[in-house]
Amino acid sequence: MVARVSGLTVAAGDRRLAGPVDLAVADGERVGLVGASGSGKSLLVAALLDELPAGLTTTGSVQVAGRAGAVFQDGATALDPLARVGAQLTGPLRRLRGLSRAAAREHAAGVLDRLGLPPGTLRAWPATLSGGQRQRVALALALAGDPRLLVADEPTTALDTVGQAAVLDLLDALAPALVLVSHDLAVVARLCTRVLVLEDGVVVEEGRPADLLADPRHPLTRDLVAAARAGELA
Ligand SMILES: Nc1ncnc2c1ncn2[C@@H]1O[C@H](COP(=O)(O)OP(=O)(O)OP(=O)(O)O)[C@@H](O)[C@H]1O
Repeated sequence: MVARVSGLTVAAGDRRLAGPVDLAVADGERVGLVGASGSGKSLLVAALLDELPAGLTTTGSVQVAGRAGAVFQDGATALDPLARVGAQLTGPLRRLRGLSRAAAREHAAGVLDRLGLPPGTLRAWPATLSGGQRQRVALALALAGDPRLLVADEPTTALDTVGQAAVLDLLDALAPALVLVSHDLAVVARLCTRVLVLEDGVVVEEGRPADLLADPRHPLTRDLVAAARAGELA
């Protein structure tokens, strides 16, 4: 198991914000988390990354084997606007993998190539990249630490349809294990093998995407299926 969340609750003082939630992610698995705004998706992601905001209290346990890498909605937030892409990628490659400067640069060029970015990207400043390119660089950065788990929170929400499909395919190709968060069931259905539907911080339905799409049981899942189908028609 790459990650195991058991009986996790997150609270702000007396107010329960999320949970209790159980979640287990196996090696190679792609798990989707869907739910409306405020359903607790981001808190669960923060708990997996051990980055819950100070002041919140938790019960239960979160275990992640090895490192977890993260990709968020806006790749720009992960990038330093004042450093070229190459320097940002080689830093963690040298620090976390112990590579020499030259080896780190070669590795970074290889990763960018796999992400469909030209070698010149190493010398580029983040501001000169498109949203889709920045998201790919953010993915390269998340992978630099050789994570056992990749957590992607609305990674394609800011992209157009073509960009969305490309980034989702890359996540699927490169993530060792993946927790993919979206408000859009169609997005997680594209690559996840298992989907958890969250409402008010708890899992109200769980299943294979094809089953949820064909036979949603919970009213929220039905709404998400209707929204996914409407999106397909648009
Ligand atoms: N640091 C915090 N302090 C107090 N309440 C918080 C904090 N962070 C989140 N919340 C509350 O916890 C609940 C779950 O928030 P969370 O951000 O996890 O939802 P979400 O499903 O990710 O929503 P969205 O899709 O809008 O990002 C919300 O009611 C939110 O207002």
